[in-house]
Amino acid sequence: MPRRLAFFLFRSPTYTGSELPQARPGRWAWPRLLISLLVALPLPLLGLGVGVFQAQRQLQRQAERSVAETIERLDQILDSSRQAAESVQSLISETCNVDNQHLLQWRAATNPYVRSINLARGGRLYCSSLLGPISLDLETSTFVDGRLRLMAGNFATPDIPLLVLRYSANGGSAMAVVDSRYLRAVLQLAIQEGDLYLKVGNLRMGLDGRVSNAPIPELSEAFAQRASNSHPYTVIAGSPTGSVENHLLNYTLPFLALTAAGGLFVGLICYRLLGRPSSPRTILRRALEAKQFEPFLQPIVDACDGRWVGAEVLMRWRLPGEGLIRPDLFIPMAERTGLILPMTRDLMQQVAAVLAPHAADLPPHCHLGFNISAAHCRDPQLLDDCRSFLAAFPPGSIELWLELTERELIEPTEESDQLFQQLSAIGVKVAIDDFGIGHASLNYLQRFKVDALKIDQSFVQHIGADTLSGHLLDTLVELATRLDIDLVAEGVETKAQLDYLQALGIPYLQGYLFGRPMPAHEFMPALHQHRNAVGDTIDHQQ
Ligand SMILES: Nc1nc2c(ncn2[C@@H]2O[C@@H]3COP(=O)(O)O[C@H]4[C@@H](O)[C@H](n5cnc6c(=O)[nH]c(N)nc65)O[C@@H]4COP(=O)(O)O[C@H]3[C@H]2O)c(=O)[nH]1
Repeated sequence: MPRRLAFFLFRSPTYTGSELPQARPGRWAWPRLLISLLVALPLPLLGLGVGVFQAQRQLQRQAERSVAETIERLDQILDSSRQAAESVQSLISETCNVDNQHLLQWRAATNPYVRSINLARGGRLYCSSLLGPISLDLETSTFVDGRLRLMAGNFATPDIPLLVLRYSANGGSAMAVVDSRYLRAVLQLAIQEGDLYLKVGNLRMGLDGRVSNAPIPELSEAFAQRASNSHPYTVIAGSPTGSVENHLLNYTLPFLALTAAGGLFVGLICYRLLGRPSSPRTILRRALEAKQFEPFLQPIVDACDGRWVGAEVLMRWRLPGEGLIRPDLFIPMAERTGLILPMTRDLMQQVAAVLAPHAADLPPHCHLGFNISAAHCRDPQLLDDCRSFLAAFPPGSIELWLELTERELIEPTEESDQLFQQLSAIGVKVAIDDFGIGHASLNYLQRFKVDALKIDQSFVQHIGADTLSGHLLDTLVELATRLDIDLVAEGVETKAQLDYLQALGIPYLQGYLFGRPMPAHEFMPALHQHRNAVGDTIDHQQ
């Protein structure tokens, strides 16, 4: 087997060749096996069907050929026997003297099939080439058509079956007796498989050479029957139940094995193909169709009093058998394949479905931020998606924020400028995410009408650790003040960071200190819980 084919067939099914997570192969194993079986089965089944059809056809042809051959040979034997009987017809009117006996013996001896020749007159046998003068009842009525009689034995050899040909002439008859051993040899030579019978009247002789009046067993798989044109007998050939199976085993086994091996091979290839990792796009599309992408909400708080003012929506992939997948493992691929557009749309719809019924309970002008990427800036449908999202809430109850990331460079075009103007016109705000770490951040500030900057968490994490981060934060605050835009600091984890950022006057904060990203449906209960806690604190402070 070529190496590439062997590798394809036998390498581990868990090898994906892709970084994108996939559902565990185990869950998909049964349907995969079932499909592979369904693909593998037709070939051996077809092989079996063809084999059975061929076997039946061959058995039938064989039966017909055997009947024809048997009749041809039996007719030869009987024609020759009739000649022997005919040759002694002149003796019928004569007595059974020594000369006549010798003549009978000589005629029997010179015919290849005839064992003895007998003469009869007045319904009785009176002269035999074997026994000389005799007197036995001829039982004329037992001769079929008065010409042929199959016997299990006679007076001379009671245990050896024989076929008697009667030739009538001169007021009597001459009988040529054919030994059953010839007949048996003829039958056996004419057939390879199945059964073959010589039938004379209601008696029949089979391949075992026995004569019987029992009915011929049912020949269900193949059947052929023909009567001789020259003599009153019939030959029957055929195959009983089970012959097709025997024929298949004896003659078609290699063919069946080949089709079974072919089916196995096809099934194996199918199994491997089904186990091969799908393209990243297909994996993500299937996950989207299966509603596996879920919104998680992380609170954004007012830096002054810690009250929740809104949340950033973060995508999670709930992969069956694997649990929750972090966005950095699939978002870049979603952006590259363009699937980020329908995924974000789906996320917006899910958030609206969960939060809109609780709009009255949300913080005033609740800030709800979605991450968007370069592809969104070229997608006019983003405007409709934002409109639909806003329309799900009572007017003025929420503020929709789009957070622009720099994973893919956003090339401002006329199209994108127009889109952002339209977004601004319907009240959608734009924030630059992870501000300060990307080379294009300042560029974006120039090109887009930006409403807020989200300070990258790396600056926050270095608070207290180095003075440079402090200076940079000071500069960012100054920049935001000058541009009159909002600031949100991400990744706030400690009280020290909180104090520092509060002192700097950064208005909004986000981080584990205030709340981790949580499933959307947990957001409202968590908000109520938080309000109780913060309400207490504020009252206490006042
Ligand atoms: N160490 C630390 N981390 C904190 C803290 N507070 C928040 N974070 C994490 O910081 C990330 C903030 O989101 P991001 O900067 O927009 O960064 C996001 C965003 O760029 C991207 N992303 C997430 N959801 C979406 C989405 O729906 N669409 C797009 N285009 N990108 C998304 O994936 C990034 C990573 O998201 P997450 O893993 O959810 O990671 C989130 C959040 O869980 C903290 O106190 N400490």
